[in-house]
Amino acid sequence: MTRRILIIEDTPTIAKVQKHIAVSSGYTADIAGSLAEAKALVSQNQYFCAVVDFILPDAPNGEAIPCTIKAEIPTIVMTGNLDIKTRETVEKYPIIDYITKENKQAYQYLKRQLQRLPRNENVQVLVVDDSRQTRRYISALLERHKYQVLEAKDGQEGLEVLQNNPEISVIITDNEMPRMSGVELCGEIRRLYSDDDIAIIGISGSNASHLSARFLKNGANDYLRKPFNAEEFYCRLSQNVDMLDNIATIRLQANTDYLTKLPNRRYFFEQTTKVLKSKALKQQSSTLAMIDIDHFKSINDQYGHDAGDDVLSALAVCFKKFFEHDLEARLGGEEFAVFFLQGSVEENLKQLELFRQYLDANSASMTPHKIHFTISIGFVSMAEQKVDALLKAADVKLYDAKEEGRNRVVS
Ligand SMILES: Nc1nc2c(ncn2[C@@H]2O[C@H](COP(=O)(O)OP(=O)(O)OP(=O)(O)O)[C@@H](O)[C@H]2O)c(=O)[nH]1
Repeated sequence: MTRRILIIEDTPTIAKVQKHIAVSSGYTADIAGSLAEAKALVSQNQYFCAVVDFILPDAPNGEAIPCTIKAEIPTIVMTGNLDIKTRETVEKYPIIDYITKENKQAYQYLKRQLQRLPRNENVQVLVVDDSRQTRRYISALLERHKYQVLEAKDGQEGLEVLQNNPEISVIITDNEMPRMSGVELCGEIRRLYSDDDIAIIGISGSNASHLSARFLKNGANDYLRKPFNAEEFYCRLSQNVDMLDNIATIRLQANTDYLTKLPNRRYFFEQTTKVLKSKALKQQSSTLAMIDIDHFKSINDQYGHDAGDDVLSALAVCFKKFFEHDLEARLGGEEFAVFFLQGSVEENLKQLELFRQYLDANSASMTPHKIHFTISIGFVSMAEQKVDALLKAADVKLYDAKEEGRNRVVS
């Protein structure tokens, strides 16, 4: 879905830069050079957000801001003025942010804000406070930035909401609450969840100077004293969500094969080891297949290494389709594995046979060089607690499949 942004700016060069920033961040952009043009566009279109210049020929004192605010369009104000009067006028409105056009940094900041808004739609934030009024205030601030918001009235309820909503990634918690305080809640969350997955921001109206340290020592990532300034709140929140994002990106890169984007060997071993542990407790057997492209060396030799890469990527796409509920990985080179998470042994074998047949019949249409390729598969199902042992056993079957003529499943 492309998101539409309204840029209200009378200086064409600035409007052009803003449009470039918006388009490179995935938006489609409309430009209005005046308040009158903006009103016409707002009446005709739905906008995801707007960037509004404070001074326009027909709106010299920020009069364009209520135009987008009234239409419930999340609004970022850009202004060349740094004076207090401008700031006070801007702060009267529930805007997303205001940015002063001081230097190049301002446009980089705008870009970050435009990239954050669509991302925020997928970020769940839990607000824990016993005051309904404060909860509503914080939730309204969050909703303005398009976060998904959940609420709880004390630490105990906060934990329950967290357990029922595992996607929550940020918790904003008051300290002084009945049943369980914010500091106690922090400690409990950190016992259960790593700070790579959940960020906690503590808030309190207390004057006790040691409270920020107590929050931080109990696992909070940040602390705010009430009453807080909305601008500071947003800055701290964004920094914490950005940090979680960066950690998730690094984690994904560490677990993903760069060429095929399939999970890599490291991730496969980590995940299967976890599953094998729980299977051992239930005395269940495990089912695994090793898959290898036939005569891959001659594909490289005949068409070149890049064409070989195309084959690997095309095969990976099929893996994702055929084994979306299982654990698949590129172990290295032209070797892949599937650890089955569901289905009976017969169903797993049938699925592999369908996969093999599908590739034999369709592989020639999958790459630019129209290379026909096939795969051999070694399959095992056994009570085994170590993934290496399962892979070794499947590799023996794979060797048999190659010996028996390739393009087959051997179990
Ligand atoms: N294009 C490309 N080739 C790779 C990559 N990784 C490994 N290879 C090549 O994969 C080939 C594997 O060849 P072999 O192990 O001899 O196996 P094969 O030719 O597939 O023969 P069989 O497995 O016996 O059917 C080697 O030529 C490697 O250079 C890669 O990331 N990209």
